[in-house]
Amino acid sequence: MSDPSTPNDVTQAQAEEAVRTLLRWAGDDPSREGLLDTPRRVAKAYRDWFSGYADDPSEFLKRTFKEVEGYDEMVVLRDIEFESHCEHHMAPIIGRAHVGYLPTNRVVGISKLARVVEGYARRFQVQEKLTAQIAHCIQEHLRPAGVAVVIDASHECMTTRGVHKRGVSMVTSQMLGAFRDDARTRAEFLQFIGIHGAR
Ligand SMILES: Nc1nc2c(ncn2[C@@H]2O[C@H](COP(=O)(O)OP(=O)(O)OP(=O)(O)O)[C@@H](O)[C@H]2O)c(=O)[nH]1
Ligand SMILES: [Zn+2]
Repeated sequence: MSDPSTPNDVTQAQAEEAVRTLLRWAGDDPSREGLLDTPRRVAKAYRDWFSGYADDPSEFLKRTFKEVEGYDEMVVLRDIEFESHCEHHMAPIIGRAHVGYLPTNRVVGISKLARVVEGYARRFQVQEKLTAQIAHCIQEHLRPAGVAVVIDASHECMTTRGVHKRGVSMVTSQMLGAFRDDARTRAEFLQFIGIHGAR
């Protein structure tokens, strides 16, 4: 794994040794047969869960379409499922993101909005930061009239440990430009994603 801001000099062998240490610390024996391949599997899983460190999400927004020039209404991609991990406990955060923007002259392929979500989700995160990063990346690189991001997620650090509250979800939003300044634009977005004001 690599992160441009923190050069990664950890070897696969060191990562696997760290997993063996945690297995011992949990009370098990990493040399028993069932656990022999576990450090390798965990390292492989980390490459998947944390692949976002190798991504520059702004790259996903470089390809824009001119054919849709003239379309200046809201574009909303809702129910983008994602998995992330909280930076406090390294426990899964599982949820959905809803992303909307108001194009000015540039429109992206819709999958790219989901790729931006993935690029930031596959890192150690705090939900507020994840929400803000997605919105600011789109605002900065697509330069639309506004961006809205709402994330609804459950945190396994709250459901499987600690306070043990199942069924709780955390909702965060970041509104920029017209979505922040204009109540009607914001209300239209919230209606599109199924949140209708006070309820
Ligand atoms: N605001 C915010 N808090 C989070 C997020 N993910 C986890 N947390 C919280 O981060 C806090 C860390 O609190 P600490 O008191 O340092 O950790 P802790 O002793 O493990 O706390 P408990 O989870 O209450 O057992 C907890 O309240 C978590 O619920 C997140 O994405 N955003
Ligand atoms: Zn946590």
